[in-house]
Amino acid sequence: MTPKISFRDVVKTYELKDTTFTALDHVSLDVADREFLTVVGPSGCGKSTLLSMAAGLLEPSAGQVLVDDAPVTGPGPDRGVIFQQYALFPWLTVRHNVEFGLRIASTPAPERRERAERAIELVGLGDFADALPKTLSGGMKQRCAIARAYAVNPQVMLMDEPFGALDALTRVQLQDQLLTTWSQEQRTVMFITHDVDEAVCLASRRVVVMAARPGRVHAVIDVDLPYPRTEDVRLSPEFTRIRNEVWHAVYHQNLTTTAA
Ligand SMILES: Nc1ncnc2c1ncn2[C@@H]1O[C@H](COP(=O)(O)OP(=O)(O)OP(=O)(O)O)[C@@H](O)[C@H]1O
Repeated sequence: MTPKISFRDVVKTYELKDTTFTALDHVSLDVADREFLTVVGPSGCGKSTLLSMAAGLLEPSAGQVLVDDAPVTGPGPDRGVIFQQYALFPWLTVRHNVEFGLRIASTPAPERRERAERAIELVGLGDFADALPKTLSGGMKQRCAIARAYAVNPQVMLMDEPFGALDALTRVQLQDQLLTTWSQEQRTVMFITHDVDEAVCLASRRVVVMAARPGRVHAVIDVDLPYPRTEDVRLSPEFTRIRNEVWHAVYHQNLTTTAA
């Protein structure tokens, strides 16, 4: 089956003052249709660079990034992008922030309202649709940013540390909600995080562990955990086993490389 997203031998270099810096070094990776793929790795290993290429915000220096077998040439409504920063318009209400992407896509007003309403309900912000961002907590702002991406109904969600700035409890709540939505809508998700537990809990089949200097895929670790990913699953011996494997691959990269 054709992968939804395909990174083929991708290289990204930056020309610095007197040297060429390799941010990504021959990365090949396929994300299957409807997969929820998580990516972890140390700071600077190129996670955001990889995601930005799938989003069409950055071009590879060599190699190819394909979505549905077609080279990515720029951003598109088939791919929703969510960053750690909420990036909401402070002067617009939740509803108008969520409708914004649909306005740009010239979606007719009644459909726009209906889709925004649905996305807002989906992320649990129904009671705050007319609130301004400054009156919302960090978690609620991030829910709003997620609703805005959902409203456009992209087939692919590209999420770069979306819960990174949130407290542990809000983070777990948003993880649960994201998994529920994913199970209902079955989008393809590529999700970057620094948090090993988050990576394991959210991954449908695999966690990709990257290494730095140069940025590359270090290990791909299989995840075969049942749904729903309840507290029992998060506390199960199998979860702990996978978590330890990912942890080891992230934090003892030199040892695992030597051992391999
Ligand atoms: N415009 C640029 N010019 C030069 N180097 C860059 C540029 N953008 C990114 N880099 C370098 O490329 C490498 C990968 O950056 P990237 O942001 O993708 O890493 P990351 O894994 O997402 O890091 P973090 O987890 O800290 O967000 C880093 O070493 C970074 O300094």
